[in-house]
Amino acid sequence: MEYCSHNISGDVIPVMHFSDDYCTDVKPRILLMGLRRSGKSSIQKVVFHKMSPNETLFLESTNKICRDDIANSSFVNFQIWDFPGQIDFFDPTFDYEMIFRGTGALIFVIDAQDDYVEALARLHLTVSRAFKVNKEINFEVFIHKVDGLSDDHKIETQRDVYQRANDDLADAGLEKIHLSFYLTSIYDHSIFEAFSKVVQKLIPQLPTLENLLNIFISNSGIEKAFLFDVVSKIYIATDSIPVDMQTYELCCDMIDVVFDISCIYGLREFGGGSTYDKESVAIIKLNNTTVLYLKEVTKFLGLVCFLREESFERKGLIDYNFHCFRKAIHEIFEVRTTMLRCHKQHRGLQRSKLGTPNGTLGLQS
Ligand SMILES: Nc1nc2c(ncn2[C@@H]2O[C@H](COP(=O)(O)OP(=O)(O)OP(=O)(O)O)[C@@H](O)[C@H]2O)c(=O)[nH]1
Repeated sequence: MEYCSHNISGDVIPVMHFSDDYCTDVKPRILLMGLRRSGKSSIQKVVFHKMSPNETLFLESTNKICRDDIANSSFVNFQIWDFPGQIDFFDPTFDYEMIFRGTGALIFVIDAQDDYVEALARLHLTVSRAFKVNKEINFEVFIHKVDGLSDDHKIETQRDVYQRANDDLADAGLEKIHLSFYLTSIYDHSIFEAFSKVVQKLIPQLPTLENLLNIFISNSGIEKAFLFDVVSKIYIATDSIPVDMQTYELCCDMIDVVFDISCIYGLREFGGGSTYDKESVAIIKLNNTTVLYLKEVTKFLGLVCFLREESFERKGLIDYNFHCFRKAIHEIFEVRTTMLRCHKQHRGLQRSKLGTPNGTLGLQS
């Protein structure tokens, strides 16, 4: 099914409906919304375009909807729409129904360093309108810029925002709407962690991936494993042991180190080849008897494992288990590809169906 929407400058934007299972171009849409200067563009630039947080100080205000296709991995395959803060998207000429209908997650960014009363009113309005159009949207609230707050202040702000936002919904009889809250900042890993959680909710294969990771770590003596989208450092799945922020940060740092070194020394002469391929592997031994082990899984996915030095002595076993894990991940991709192929064939078959005398089907070549 194909839709078209118009952006503020009037250009026609073709939009694919993400619930159309058999469409190869399907991308769940993530909307980034919030008041002006709340930090929407900065989040997008830092997470998906490797902009350093300090550079965001020079970002100009967004004055039209920016659509960014994030297609750097088959799993992380979606669009982000960055909405300029000053837009009144409830303007009757603005087709918000079209936008919300194809949306997987709506991220509402609240500047925690500012007075957030107006932001809460806007959140309520946005969420209630969006819910009317599409009951399937995941509503995610980023309580953002918390780097400027003390630990106590952070907790207090989160409690207050949670309370007021849910009270507003209850007063409007909309208790059914579930809001998820995250404390975020572009100056640390919290924004990557929050984005990981948002993206994971949009991955239908997540339970299968988690299962595979659980089997892999328990048979290999590994403490924790993350399946990363290496370009954005979003982890698309992890095992069921709770995530410790420090471990996650170490794994992110490892990806940075590996990519920086690969970019400097990994390219062939004249810049040929890729910095990340089947051969990509890295081992970092820390001085506290832990080991970080990174291996390529697919073109854009990498597995980063966190384990004790003594478990790493059985590297042969780990590598064998990894080989099976990698194969299973590739099969998950293949299932979808096969599904798409079968669907296409089925349609072709219906068109070219020739009944043979014994009742079997003949295919036109
Ligand atoms: N301290 C701090 N500042 C941030 C953070 N994120 C963004 N900022 C700053 O907030 C300011 C506004 O950021 P933008 O990303 O332009 O905000 P926006 O929501 O896209 O703004 P509009 O385009 O006007 O809607 C910039 O100066 C950023 O450097 C954060 O996590 N912490």
